[in-house]
Amino acid sequence: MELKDKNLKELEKICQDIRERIIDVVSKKGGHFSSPLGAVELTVAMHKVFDIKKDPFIYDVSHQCYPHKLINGRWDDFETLRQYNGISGFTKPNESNADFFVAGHSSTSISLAIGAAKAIKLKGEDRIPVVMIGDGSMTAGMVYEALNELGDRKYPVVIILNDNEMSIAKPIGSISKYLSKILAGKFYQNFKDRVDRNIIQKLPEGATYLAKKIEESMKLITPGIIFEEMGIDYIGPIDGHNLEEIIETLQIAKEIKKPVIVHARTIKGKGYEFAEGQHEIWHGVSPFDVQTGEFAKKSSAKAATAVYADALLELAKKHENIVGVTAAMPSGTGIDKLMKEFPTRFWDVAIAEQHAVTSMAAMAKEGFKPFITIYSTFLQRGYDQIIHDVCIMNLPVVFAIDRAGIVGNDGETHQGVFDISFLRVLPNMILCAPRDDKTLEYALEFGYEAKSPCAIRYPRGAFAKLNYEATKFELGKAQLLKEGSSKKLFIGYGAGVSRALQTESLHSEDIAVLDLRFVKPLDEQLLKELSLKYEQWYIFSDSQKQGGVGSAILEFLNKERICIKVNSFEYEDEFIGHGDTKLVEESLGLLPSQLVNKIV
Ligand SMILES: Cc1ncc(C[n+]2csc(CCOP(=O)(O)OP(=O)(O)O)c2C)c(N)n1
Ligand SMILES: CC(=O)[C@@H](O)[C@H](O)COP(=O)(O)O
Ligand SMILES: [Mg+2]
Repeated sequence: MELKDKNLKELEKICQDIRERIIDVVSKKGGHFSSPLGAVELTVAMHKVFDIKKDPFIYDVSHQCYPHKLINGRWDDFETLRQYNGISGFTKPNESNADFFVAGHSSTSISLAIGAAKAIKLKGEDRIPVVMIGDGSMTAGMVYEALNELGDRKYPVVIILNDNEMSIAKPIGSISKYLSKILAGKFYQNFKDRVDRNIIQKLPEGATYLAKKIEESMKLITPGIIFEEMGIDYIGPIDGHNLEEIIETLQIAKEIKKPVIVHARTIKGKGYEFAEGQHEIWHGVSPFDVQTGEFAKKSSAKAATAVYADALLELAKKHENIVGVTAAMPSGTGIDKLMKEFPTRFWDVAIAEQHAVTSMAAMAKEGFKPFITIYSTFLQRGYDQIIHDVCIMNLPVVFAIDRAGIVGNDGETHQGVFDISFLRVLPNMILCAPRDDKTLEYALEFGYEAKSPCAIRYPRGAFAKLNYEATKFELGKAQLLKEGSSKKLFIGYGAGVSRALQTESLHSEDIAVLDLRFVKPLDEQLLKELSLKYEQWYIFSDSQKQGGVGSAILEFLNKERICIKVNSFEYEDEFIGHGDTKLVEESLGLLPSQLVNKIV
């Protein structure tokens, strides 16, 4: 869709069409909802002012990129949003040249823009990176690392700060309070009545045309704003739903040829009444009825997250030294429940996984028992902190790793597949996983008592219901669920246990099933005994094959010089795409009905 030659009226109509399309498709397919709705005018204005054919358009997290996709060739394909084999919910260069980078984790955009700006300068090209970043994403450290360089080196980069005063939940921290103060201030309300003539002195020489335009439209560049102190021009706040105002401001920002932040106030969910404002539930949605705003009935099975939160709550009532954090995912991790019950012991620290890990390490040093609850994919951000601040100190923190395994429609940026591989190599780390609700409770009890860092992983959604008696966790002890008359042994880890059991039930032979429970330390004694009876082992775990559960077993067998044939049904050496979890697993040949044919 070419927007350059469209007039304001036409652009406003395009905004309306985009909104309708988002509401229509997301209400049927689910997806991110209130963020893209709030970014429609900003995105259309970006396309009017900048040149998508040459300028890098960089969306932070990129969950707000649906208007961009609709403008750039995916109007029809939008029906397939986040579906298996359909278009991604995030920007993806192999889907379109208009998508500069893959994104899904927050706060990478300004670094990307600086890298692009350096490349543009070295190549001597006339292009300018433009960023859209939300207020919630302004809390992460990466942003300040990037601004630190940008303010000093002054690459021409335009940063649109899309401020809806919301992260997924209410935003946390002083930066967020500061931004809200600017938005709420007199300055914003009186925007149309004030002119700051300082701006004219700030403009590059000969920019008289620009100065005139600025005076006309009464845009302001304000001194005293934190970004200005850092060496980055600041324009705003502007109304992020007023197309005319945004276009004029972006034009100015583009001409300045310096780093500039355009602070736009937006309403999350704009254009769909039920979602407008600060409503967490409309951030990411399952299908819903457009007329009533009611969501389709969800499965009644209790999600592992909820089992975790309830169990941790009970544990926290018993033990006053339990504390915990979430990094901007209070409802996603269930920590909101604990924050409510124990507001002085559980914290949302905003998008700040690195800080979450290190600050809790210090609490452990002080004798507290931190439960650091982070999705597997976002824990990747805190890796150095896990090594440097937790494992070297051998501090007894618990990493409660939610969304382990395939997460479904978010796809490759969010799959929780690497945690075992990246944690297993760390000295002092204990790794265990429950197979169902009851064992999750026991795993938490174990984690509480553990004297070293302990990672407990559990999946998105609900565990399968299993009819095997749950026993308490003991360090490095596996549980043999059933003996078998064949020479085969199935070894399950976490949610892999139910997959092993289902596969066994479909197989003609009577096969032994082991719930490994600990991938570190392994139950070496039991594994040795089992090697005498069973000579073909099969590994079931929702994790990367390289460095995963099968690797741990093979390392052990090799160390003991035990000769066993091992097949691992973990994930191969490739990134796993998006779609309904079952369809994705089917595409990987990992459904029990498929696995049974691989057991020969
Ligand atoms: C490193 C990282 N941690 C957590 C998340 C989860 N997450 C996705 S969007 C989001 C909120 C972002 O807020 P903001 O940037 O203001 O965008 P909005 O949704 O308000 O448009 C969070 C916490 C993430 N994507 N990346
Ligand atoms: C964009 C992002 O990172 C989050 O919105 C994420 O999609 C949430 O995932 P869950 O739906 O599993 O909580
Ligand atoms: Mg926001």
